[in-house]
Amino acid sequence: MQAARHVVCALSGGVDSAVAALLLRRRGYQVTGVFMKNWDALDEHGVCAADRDCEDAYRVCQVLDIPFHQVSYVKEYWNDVFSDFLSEYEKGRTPNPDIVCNKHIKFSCFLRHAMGSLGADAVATGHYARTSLEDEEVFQQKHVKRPEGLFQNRFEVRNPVKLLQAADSFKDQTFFLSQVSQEALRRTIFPLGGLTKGFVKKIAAENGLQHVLQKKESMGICFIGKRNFEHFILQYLQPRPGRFISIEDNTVLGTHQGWFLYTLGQRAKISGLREPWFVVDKDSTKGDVLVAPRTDHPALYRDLLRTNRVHWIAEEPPAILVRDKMMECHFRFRHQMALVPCVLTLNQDGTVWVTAVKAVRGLTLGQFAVFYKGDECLGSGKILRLGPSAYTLQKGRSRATAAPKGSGDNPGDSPDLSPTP
Ligand SMILES: Nc1ncnc2c1ncn2[C@@H]1O[C@H](COP(=O)(O)OP(=O)(O)OP(=O)(O)O)[C@@H](O)[C@H]1O
Repeated sequence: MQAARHVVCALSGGVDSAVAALLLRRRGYQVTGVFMKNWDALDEHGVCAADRDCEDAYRVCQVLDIPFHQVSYVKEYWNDVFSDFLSEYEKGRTPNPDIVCNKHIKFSCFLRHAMGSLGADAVATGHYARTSLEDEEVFQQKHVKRPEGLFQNRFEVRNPVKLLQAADSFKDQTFFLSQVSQEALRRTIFPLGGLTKGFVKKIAAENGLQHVLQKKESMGICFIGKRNFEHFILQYLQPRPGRFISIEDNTVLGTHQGWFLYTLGQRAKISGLREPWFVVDKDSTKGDVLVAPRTDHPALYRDLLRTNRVHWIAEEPPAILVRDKMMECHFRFRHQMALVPCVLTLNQDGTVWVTAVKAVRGLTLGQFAVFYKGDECLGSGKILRLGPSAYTLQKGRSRATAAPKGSGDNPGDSPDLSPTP
């Protein structure tokens, strides 16, 4: 008789991974729970949130009667996730540490530990996502030899595993998994991929997992928690005072502590002003933040962006994109936002231009544009350039019709929002 398959499940101390481990047990697998400690500072109440979560993960293992392990990736998280987070903010971008954490910590450090030290046949997480592999196909991957040599032969990844959206489209977390490697996905089971959150909670309630049910859903960036973002980030980055400037007439409306505190699209909170103003751009040389007076101001809308080299889940761009250099698909740049129809144009260097069929609000440098074709998450690229806003285009058009040929810019013109290198 074949020995039970060994699955190592990442347990966060939350309800989703607890139920994932329970379902794996029900499938007859030998399950081990592992808690990762990635951040060990105290939270806003002076409590180490990671210790509390670890305790909850341990209790899940007790209820399920499975072994429990704890690993620390505090150093790796700092080097690979948090340092990148800070340096992106310093560049005026808005990073997504959850995507970077999945790539470098959960689906790299943890995966290696589980497969190597713990002898797993597969790993599992409580993410709401699916892949195109059945469990048995995942177990067989353990015995597939990796291609040798420095460069992997492009034809060696035959029949790549697909990353598919979860059945519960509201909970779908493929956005956060869009930078995960093919090799990791081939070894991963997502037991919750076909379930709704409501059903997962019901399973937890019926199986003695009340202690994780009562916990609040994890929201936002884990190491910041409910703390004020400005206070948090100013512990790590030097203040860089600058001005808030109206994009409409260049008037100075106030001052701020650092342009890295602001993300395109967010409300600016300018002291002394009652009306809401929204961040539409940042001037990297002067440190100024440009703002517009309405939440639907055309300066907030763009239909063009360029990414860095795209990480394709299949390791290769889709064949149709390679052939035609263009492809229709959908994208989103924030978790849970509606998918936006777009056209991708593939560049020689593996980067893409993304043209949305309609201008979208709040496109931001540093965020990931995540691509979808039907149910399939194709991969993602970090947004490194933005096209001109609808406002800049409107102004350009009216100038072209009004001004005599050859007239230059005047001081009242809006700042240049055209793509920057
Ligand atoms: N500290 C951790 N240790 C081990 N696994 C973790 C940890 N944090 C997250 N995970 C894994 O990643 C999955 C997704 O994490 P996320 O932070 O998005 O939590 P979630 O969707 O609220 O899930 P959960 O309810 O399990 O906390 C979790 O279900 C779990 O498998």
